[in-house]
Amino acid sequence: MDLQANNMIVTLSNTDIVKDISIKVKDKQFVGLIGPNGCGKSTLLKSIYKVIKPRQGSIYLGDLDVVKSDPKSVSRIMGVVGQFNDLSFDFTVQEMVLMGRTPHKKFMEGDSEEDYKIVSAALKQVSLSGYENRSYLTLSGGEKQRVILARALAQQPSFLVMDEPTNHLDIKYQLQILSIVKQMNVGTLAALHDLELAAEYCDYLYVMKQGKVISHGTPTEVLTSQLIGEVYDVECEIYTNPITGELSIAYLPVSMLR
Ligand SMILES: Nc1ncnc2c1ncn2[C@@H]1O[C@H](COP(=O)(O)OP(=O)(O)OP(=O)(O)O)[C@@H](O)[C@H]1O
Repeated sequence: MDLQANNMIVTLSNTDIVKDISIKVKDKQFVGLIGPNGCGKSTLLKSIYKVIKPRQGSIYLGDLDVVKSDPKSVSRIMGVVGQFNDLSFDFTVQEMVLMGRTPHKKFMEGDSEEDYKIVSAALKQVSLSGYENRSYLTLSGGEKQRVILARALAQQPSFLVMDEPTNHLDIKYQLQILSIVKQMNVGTLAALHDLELAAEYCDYLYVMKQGKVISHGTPTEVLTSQLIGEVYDVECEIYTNPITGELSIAYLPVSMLR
């Protein structure tokens, strides 16, 4: 399922945070959104998953008009892994993941055996089998993040939006989560901070700076030392890692630049 967002402007407290951005994610493509702190990545994603209403612009997921549709219709096809996952009330891990099934249910419909099977499989995928009865609020940041991904898996979405999904995760789970998402084989738009992971997992990248997209293309087209220098104000060299064959980045310490 394609996502097409056109001419998006998002205004918060009378300031344009997202300034006329258009983005396309083709069916089954993994697209990364990169850019420095505060450039507007989360704001753009929130307008796509309907937490913030854009001042201007259209968003289509397949034929569905996301801006005009009610949240339940959107949540039947769009899964979200947000940046902050804290709750005021406590739920068990199983209850949290079962919430992923809600968009598929009729009013007051209970949880079926099939729902419990889906939840159990999702928890297994994120290595949290046995955590069903644990209280969500007592989990570590990384465990919480994996529960949120399990909830998105249980939702069986056709499209996934993720805001820094590897936040709080150690390297094993960073790789695990990105691999699971890749295997889901659905269109994905993810804000990512780690540029090497973005290069490895993303098919296409959009680079944001100060509320605008300043470049887009495949990771090798986009991730040049010149662009990274311009966007993040750091010096670096790009090279091919001799072991993995992947694009790698050597950040040069300030002392080497004198
Ligand atoms: N409700 C608000 N009112 C005013 N400004 C806001 C509001 N919410 C966010 N902003 C500002 O909008 C800008 C973009 O924030 P956003 O969270 O979208 O950036 P980001 O690229 O996701 O950053 P990070 O990488 O740090 O998560 C920031 O300067 C932020 O302070």
